Amino acid sequence: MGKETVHLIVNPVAGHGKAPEVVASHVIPILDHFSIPYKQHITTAPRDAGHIGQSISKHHHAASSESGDKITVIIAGGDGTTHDFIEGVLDLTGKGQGQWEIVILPLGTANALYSSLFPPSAPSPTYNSLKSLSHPPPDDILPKLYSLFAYLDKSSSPLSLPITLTSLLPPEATPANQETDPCSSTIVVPSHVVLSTSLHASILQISETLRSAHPGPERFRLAAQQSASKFFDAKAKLFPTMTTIDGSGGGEVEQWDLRKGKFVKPFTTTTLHTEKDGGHILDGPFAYFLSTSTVDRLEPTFVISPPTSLHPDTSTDIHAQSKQRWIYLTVLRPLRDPAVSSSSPEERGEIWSKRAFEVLGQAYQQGSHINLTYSTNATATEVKGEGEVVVELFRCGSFEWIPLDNQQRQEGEGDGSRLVCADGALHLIPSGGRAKVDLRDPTEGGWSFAIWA
Ligand SMILES: Nc1ncnc2c1ncn2[C@@H]1O[C@H](COP(=O)(O)OP(=O)(O)OP(=O)(O)O)[C@@H](O)[C@H]1O
Repeated sequence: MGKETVHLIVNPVAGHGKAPEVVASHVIPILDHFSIPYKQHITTAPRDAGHIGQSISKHHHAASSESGDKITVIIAGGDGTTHDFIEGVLDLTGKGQGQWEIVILPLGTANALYSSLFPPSAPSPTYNSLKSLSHPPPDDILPKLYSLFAYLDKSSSPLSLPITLTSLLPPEATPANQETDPCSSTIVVPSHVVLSTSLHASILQISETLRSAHPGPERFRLAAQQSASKFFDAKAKLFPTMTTIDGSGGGEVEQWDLRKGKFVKPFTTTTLHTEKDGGHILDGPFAYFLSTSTVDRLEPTFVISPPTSLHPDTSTDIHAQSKQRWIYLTVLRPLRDPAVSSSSPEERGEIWSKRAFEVLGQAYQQGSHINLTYSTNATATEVKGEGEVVVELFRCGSFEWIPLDNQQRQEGEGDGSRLVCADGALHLIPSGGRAKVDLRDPTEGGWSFAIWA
């Protein structure tokens, strides 16, 4: 039997535009060395990675009698290119099939998924396939090829990649709105890295409006300065996990207890007594609200969700894992800050803005923001002090985000709590509606995604 053909999907505009050169000079010679047949596809427009994926799938299944065969794609670009690919090949009807194994070449800007799998501080992995090369890649390129060498070695299985599906739901039909809104339909948005609202989504939105004046990364800093004082009026409902990887039942909503160093029953939420679904409710306003199931960081050193890991068997305290799949939520609610709640409404935004920069800045210190508590004198924060936790870190099976500010906004104000960001792409929740966020485990559908790492 011949070797499988791998497909290279190359985004020429990702990051600094280096992907085509790195692939030609370093990746293709390695594939040639191991006599691995390949086809190269260059993206020509946004979302093209998805169209390329659809075409690969069509040809593969037409040529193969075993339509369930896995297909390996090497994606050279950033998280956005992988997002485009997944969105394109995902078939939510349940009829489609596709077992995709992905090799990532991190040639984008942030490369959140890759840097979570291969953190810059971790010791360099060793690979037999690397040792067999007569000309090893140069030192600046080698750290970008670990996923490729993991694929070539095949010494373990690729890691399955859960996909988050966010339904943007219109308002529930009531006798009053039934006639006015008969055509509203639900949009479902997949994401594999991050689904966020509030500050994170707002920064991405505002930074786009600054792109022409500030083409460099400083537009993110400027956007953060404009957004950090904002409060986002919404309510969140967190639900337990329903399924486990081994099918052995569901779990509870849990919250990180920094003093115990483990997840425990939620202690800053209000339990929903009226519903039998075990849900927990979080009242706003919110400043930061970010969910992920796959990454602990959004950039190589910005570790926003330290307990999140794709590896099934990490057994240090913080990673203590059951076989459940979780959505991890990192939440900041400004009115929990005594310095904010004791100030006048006019002063609150400015006071909170400083706190937001202080807390999120700690994420760059190996994710130590999750150890902060409010001090009793209310002006400063402490590390693992006696006061309330600053960052609320939850894990759950699914959640709903219900925007409560539906007013029309002025230009430049952003879209408030109706804005959601899925792997960098922005979407708007219909006015009066909500976002329902679920995790689809790869084993559930006719399709699956796995990452070589
Ligand atoms: N040929 C193309 N021309 C213009 N845009 C493209 C092209 N091919 C892909 N794109 C778009 O480029 C965008 C940026 O790609 P990507 O997100 O992978 O890189 P990045 O933003 O530099 O990295 P990261 O997402 O890791 O920060 C994607 O949204 C994708 O849709």
